[in-house]
Amino acid sequence: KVYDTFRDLPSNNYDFVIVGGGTAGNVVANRLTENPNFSVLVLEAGGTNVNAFEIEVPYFSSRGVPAQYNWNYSTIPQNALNDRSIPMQRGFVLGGSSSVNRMFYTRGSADDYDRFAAVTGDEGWSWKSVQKYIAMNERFEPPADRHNTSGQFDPSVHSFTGINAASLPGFAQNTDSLVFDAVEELGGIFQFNEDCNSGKPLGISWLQRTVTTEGRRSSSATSYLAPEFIERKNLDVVLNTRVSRVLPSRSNQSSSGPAFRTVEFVHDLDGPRFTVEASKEVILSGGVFGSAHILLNSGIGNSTILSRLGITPLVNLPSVGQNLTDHPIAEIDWLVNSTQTMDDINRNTTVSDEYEAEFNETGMGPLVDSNAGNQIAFFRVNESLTDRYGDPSAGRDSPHLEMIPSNGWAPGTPPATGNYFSLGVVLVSPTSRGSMTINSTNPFAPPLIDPEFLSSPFDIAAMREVMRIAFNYVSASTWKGFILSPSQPALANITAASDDNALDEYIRNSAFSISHPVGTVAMSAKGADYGVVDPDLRVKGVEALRVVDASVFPFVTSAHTQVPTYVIGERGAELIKATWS
Ligand SMILES: Cc1cc2nc3c(=O)[nH]c(=O)nc-3n(C[C@H](O)[C@H](O)[C@H](O)COP(=O)(O)OP(=O)(O)OC[C@H]3O[C@@H](n4cnc5c(N)ncnc54)[C@H](O)[C@@H]3O)c2cc1C
Repeated sequence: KVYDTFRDLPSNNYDFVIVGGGTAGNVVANRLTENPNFSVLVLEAGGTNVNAFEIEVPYFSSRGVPAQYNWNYSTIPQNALNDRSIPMQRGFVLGGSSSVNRMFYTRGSADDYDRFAAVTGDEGWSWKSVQKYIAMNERFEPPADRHNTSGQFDPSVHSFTGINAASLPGFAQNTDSLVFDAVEELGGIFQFNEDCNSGKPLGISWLQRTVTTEGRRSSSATSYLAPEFIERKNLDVVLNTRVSRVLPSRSNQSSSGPAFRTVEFVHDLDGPRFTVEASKEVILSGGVFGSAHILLNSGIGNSTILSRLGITPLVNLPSVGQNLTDHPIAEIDWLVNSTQTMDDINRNTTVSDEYEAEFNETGMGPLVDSNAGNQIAFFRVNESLTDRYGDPSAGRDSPHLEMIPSNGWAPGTPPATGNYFSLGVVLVSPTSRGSMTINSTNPFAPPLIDPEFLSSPFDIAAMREVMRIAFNYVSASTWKGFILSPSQPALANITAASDDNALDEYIRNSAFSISHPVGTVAMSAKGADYGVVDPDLRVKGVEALRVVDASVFPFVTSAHTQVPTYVIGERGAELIKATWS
């Protein structure tokens, strides 16, 4: 059951305590409680204080980012992107980021997982091995508008029996045919790919999203904690519960290091601290910032830095908080000769109210998808770039770059007038690495997060290249008469032929986080002198403590990160079950 306060819990005895009822945490909670002999408590910092409409509608709704999602931790970027403030968003609500994300369903490349296996020395993370977890997660459903999807995806690479719904676009955009016509006209790197989730994502595909056939968001809260699961007698979830630290237990010391079975938490940041002890294990699923933060508060991290701060170091793991990796995105918008764009949803309440009514009544209409884009494209950089800087991708079939077409201004609120077409351009194989740390003994003080975007020569060169790809793409004659002119003065003089300085200026002034941060509690091989968790997701040098969420990625996948996080959740749960069965 879900409880609002810890005081209402029927028991204080649990085998497993999971910190964070987010994307991965809820997977672990679900899978562990399949065994009726295991009891599980989930401590979630957020609530469910979003009304049904807002949790189900697109992130880019007329309401912008709903305030009650309570984005946590604004960052303090240092020197990145011309000092522009870059909020690192994440869900702070049951379901975590899966409750607020843009619902893109992308697995990444086969090479991404094979690299996970290679760096951890664990074949269980390879593409071949994770197919099982992808299938356990995914339930592919017909799109909300029930259109004929033949040729729009490859059924042979999908599962129709998993827990989390995925589907093709449920509302046709009038740019759909133009997007593919331009691909056909241009050829070369612009190739149709029937399914970007086959392990080979290069080319342009129909976008899949974590949305049900009724046009509703499928988050880890709506799927893995669906009524038939949350009613299990051995599963309790308590909301509004912020975990501050894990504490070493006095008992159960073993040769593998101190055991951290006790979890300290509060209901009220200024109120008393409580503790609960897991009889078997504690699982941190607080996300890329939450989990690393709790480890540092607990004295697990760089001992020198923690001592300097006044925190007693208990386990020296200097990699905690390092290796932060994220995808930078820049948006390019053009004015178009059309009134059939999605811009009015974001600026005209009469229109958005109409769509909302349609959505509530029929589960159809423009609000079934998370944004105005129905396609997704992945590219490699030109070989001259990899010759010069080395190849940071996971392999020859892995992209460095992504382009997201949109029938409307993206992201957020468009100018008061005009209709737009947008291309989001993304670097998905970055070489820059950021970090997060703490500078306070107060466990609730925000951490310091430095994404270090575009801090390597490869990254800025690759962003220039994807900008040029975007300008080449809209130069196809298909777009003549539709695309009129760039929307902003900053883009007025930019073309594919622009020099590096002009492109750099635009990129550095406009790029921001696409919200795919990973890697602060990275996996590494057993015995490696870097990394935070072993390939079985146990914190190195510690007993009874694992981390299961996006923080354990050793590299960011060359795709949006929720599906890989679900894979981490499914395999993490299986590893825990195997230990205790
Ligand atoms: C705005 C946005 C858009 C995105 N769009 C996409 C997309 O379209 N497609 C895609 O694939 N990926 C997308 N992502 C990324 C993807 O959603 C995340 O990578 C993934 O959901 C992360 O899962 P997680 O389990 O690591 O963390 P989360 O799902 O964020 O879960 C962490 C949970 O822990 C809780 N928590 C944190 N600290 C504590 C604490 N101290 N005590 C108790 N609980 C705590 C949080 O409240 C949260 O519920 C997006 C992310 C965001 C934020």
